[in-house]
This record gives sequence, structure tokens and C-alpha cells, in this order.
Amino acid sequence: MTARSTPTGAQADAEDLDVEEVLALVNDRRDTGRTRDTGRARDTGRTSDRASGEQVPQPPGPAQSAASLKSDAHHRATPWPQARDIAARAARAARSGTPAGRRAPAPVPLDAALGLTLAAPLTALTDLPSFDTSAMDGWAVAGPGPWDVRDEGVLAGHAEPQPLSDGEAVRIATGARIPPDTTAVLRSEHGRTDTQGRLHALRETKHGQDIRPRGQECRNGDQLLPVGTLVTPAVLGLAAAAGYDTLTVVPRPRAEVLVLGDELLTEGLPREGLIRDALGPMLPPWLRALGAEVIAVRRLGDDAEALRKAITASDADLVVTTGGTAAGPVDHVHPTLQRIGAELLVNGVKVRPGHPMLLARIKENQHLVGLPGNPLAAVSGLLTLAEPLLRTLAAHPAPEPYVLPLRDEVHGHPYDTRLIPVVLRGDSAVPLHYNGPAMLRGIAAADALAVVPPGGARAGQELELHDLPWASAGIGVCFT
Ligand SMILES: Nc1nc2c(c(=O)[nH]1)N[C@H]1C(S)=C(S)[C@@H](COP(=O)(O)OP(=O)(O)OC[C@H]3O[C@@H](n4cnc5c(N)ncnc54)[C@H](O)[C@@H]3O)O[C@H]1N2
Ligand code: MOO
Repeated sequence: MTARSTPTGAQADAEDLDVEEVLALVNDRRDTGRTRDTGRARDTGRTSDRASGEQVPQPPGPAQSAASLKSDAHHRATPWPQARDIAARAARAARSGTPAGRRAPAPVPLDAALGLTLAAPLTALTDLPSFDTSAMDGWAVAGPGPWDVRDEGVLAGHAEPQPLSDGEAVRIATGARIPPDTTAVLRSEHGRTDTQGRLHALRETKHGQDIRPRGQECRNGDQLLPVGTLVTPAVLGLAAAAGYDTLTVVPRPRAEVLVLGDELLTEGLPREGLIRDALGPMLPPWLRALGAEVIAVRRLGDDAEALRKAITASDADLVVTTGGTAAGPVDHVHPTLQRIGAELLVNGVKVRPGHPMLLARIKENQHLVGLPGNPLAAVSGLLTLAEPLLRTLAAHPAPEPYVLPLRDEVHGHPYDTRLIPVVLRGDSAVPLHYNGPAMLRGIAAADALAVVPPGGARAGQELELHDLPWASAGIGVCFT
């Protein structure tokens, strides 16, 4: 963490903190059972794994080639909660990889730190307040009244005023430095000057009244916030007050989006079998809301060689592809991953929509999430694979799952989890229509996605909900 003053020994140590240690702290805090208070949520304490009736996830097994996994795809598909856990673990593994590949915590200017996680404790670089200061507009007085009032007053931001002598007072503004030997501040509404200009108190003034003593809030070197704290607007304010110009934070993971498909138009009306690209405009801000920095969006058509080149040339932490995940004649994602020797960690997920989604490790510290082309299926892939991966890379704690009863019955898939857009009304979740894989009409009106277990859910049944990043109105909402 850098600041105007030279770092103390404690700060210098803090700068050595690794992202792994930040993650460990964040995870520790998560394990304390802290619950998220949504004001509407009823947390049953169930994890997403238990809520969906799936096995507790195991770490990914040994590397499997894209080819071997492509056969027998449905049986090999990963249960939904386990897929989320594998994505989080993959990010943790990337962070504990070789130091060369790791992105170290870095100092960033305050205005670039919002929504990131502190990688060093916020330690006060000064006493706060840093000098004795007046808490009110009025007079600084010395000894008992009445007092002779000096001609010239003391304003905030001025140099140290002359000491007061017993029986003397000086006009003072809120936030101004207290003159030495002041015994109290008399508020303007509690004092009156007589015709000779002498000041009288209208009520008893206690010793030290309305003086904020130096160090009242903290002493130089006190720890104000621990490693792992999310940088909120309030944290930025505290950091500035405590003397910081930059904060050392876990860097935003870098994401690159590769939009595949020859059928996509970037403007105008759909025509002659061509359709508008819905994912190019949707994914970058969504990924930003999940904490990523989007370094590029490339439209590659259905060109296998262009896809190979783009993946191998990328230096993003996460490459996100759209479309081309199935087994059609121009679905190039699997063959390309196989060709470049990527390791498939998730090859299909038992979730609807979105079951062809995939997660691969391209290099030690680089992953690829393959989103299916159907737009709501792509959203499902974002929530299932990209969200846990990005959140873990950014050292953000996992949001506590919460549950609400469903207002209306929802049909389920016989074996797979379903994700359904819902709006939250009072104490229940109302399922939205237009939730087919190719449709965005439901999700565009939604507050959250409800997790429907295999077999469906009846009206009144409590379902796990995942807020859409903007609906939760949290600090994670960071579209810039
Ligand atoms: N024989 C089978 N065919 C399909 C299966 C299957 O199991 N067996 N699964 C279906 C499911 S489910 C999905 S989802 C899709 C996944 O397909 P891909 O990931 O290969 O995606 P594409 O074929 O490229 O596109 C699917 C669909 O989405 C439209 N699309 C693609 N990109 C965009 C975009 N950027 N904006 C708007 N719409 C987009 C595309 O035009 C297609 O209509 O496979 C099924 N097939
Ligand atoms: O993933 Mo597909 O969109 O389930 O239909």
C-alpha cells in the first residue's frame, strides 16, 4: 500500500501478503457463518450443494482430453453445484500456481479501487483527528467566563493559532485547530456578548466540551480494516481520511470475450437467416459486474483457425467464448481445445438451460469458459462457471445463498437442475415466462435466478435464489 508518508514496518510486511493469504482470510470469514441480510431472505443455512440434493463436490480429477470427454457427454456432465465448486477451485489453483504467472496485489489510485478487495490491512498513517479540533462553531475559551474575545477568529484549514490565556476566548469554526490552553468550546447558540464585547456562557460549559482530541478515532499505526475487506465508498473515504492516495488490492481479473457465429449481425434488423448478436452487448457489462476487467471483445465468425489464434494469443485470466460448444458442423470450441492441449475441467453441466457449457484450463493460470450460444443458456453459464471463477480470482467472498418460497409451480427437468428467472414480490419469488434457452425476455425483467431441483418445484416450495448482480444493488455492481 502506498501513501504520502513512508510505510511503517507493519505496512511493509503487509505489502508482502500474497493473494492466497487474502483468499484464505476471505474464506475464513465466510466460514464464521456470517449471513447475508437481504431483508427478505430466509437463510436456512443450506449450501447450494445441499439445496440441490447433489454430492459435495470433489476436486477435478486428472487431466482428461477434450476427445475422451466429448463422447458420452451427457453422462459425464457435471452436477450444477459441483460445476460451480470446480470453477472456484480452478481459480484458487491458478492463484497458488507459480509466482511468475500470478498477478500480484498492486497499488491502485483510490478512485480505481472501488469494488476490489484489500490485499493489505488498512493501517492509519496518521492520528485521526490529526490535531485537536473544534466539534462546533462558537468560541474556544480558556478558564471560567466571562471571557475577553480576540478580534481575529480561527477557521478550518489555518495554521496553529496563538495560545489562549486564562479568561480569553476566540471565535472558532467547526474543524478548526484548537488554540493551545483552550479548556472548552462554547457553541455559538450557548454564548452571548455584552455591550463591552465580553462573552458570557448561557449554560454550564464542561472541561473539554466540544473538543475532538487528536487521536480520538485512531492513532497512527492502528489497524482500521483487515486484509480481505471489500473496498466500498465508505472504505475509500476512510482511506483518504487516514492519508492514503493508493490502496493495495487484489487486481481485477482480466477477461476477453470471443463471439463466435457467422450468423450474427451487429446492427439493424434480423434478415435472411441472420440474427442480431445479443451476447456481444450483454457479456462485457455483465462480466464487469462480476468483477472482471474486459480487455477485448472479438467477433470471430465460425472460423476454427481464427479461434485457435485468438485463444493462444490471449493473455487474459479468463477467455469467454460464446456459441460453438455443441457438436454441430461449425462448433469449433471442443476441437480447438483438444488441438491446443487444453485440460477440460467441466464438460457439460446438468443444468437447463446451458448444459453444453464448459470450463477448460488453457495454461496454468488461464482458463476458458465456453458459453452456449443460446442467450439464456449463456447467462446460465455465466452464473455457473464465470461467476465463481471471477469471484475467487478477485478474492471476493461467496454471497450467502438465500431462499424464498415460489409463488407458482415450476416444471423441472427429470434429472437436471433448472435455472428460472424470477422477480421478487414481497416474500416470494414469482417465476417469469419466456424462460426458454433462446429467450432473454424473462431474464431482462428478472431480479434473480431460482434454482429448481430435478423434478420441479411446487407453489410455496422454498428455492435457492441468486440475485442478478445489479438487482442486489451491492458494491459488486460496477459497470465502469
Ligand atoms: N444435436 C444436438 N444439438 C444441440 C444440442 C444437443 O444436445 N444435441 N444442444 C442444444 C443446446 S441445449 C444448446 S444451448 C445449443 C448450444 O449450441 P452452441 O453453443 O454450439 O451454440 P451455437 O450453435 O453457435 O448457437 C446456438 C443458438 O444460439 C444462437 N446464438 C449464438 N450466438 C449468439 C449470439 N451472440 N447472440 C444471439 N444468439 C446467438 C445461434 O444463432 C443458435 O440459434 O446447441 C443445441 N443443439
Ligand atoms: O443449453 Mo440449451 O439452451 O439448454 O437449450
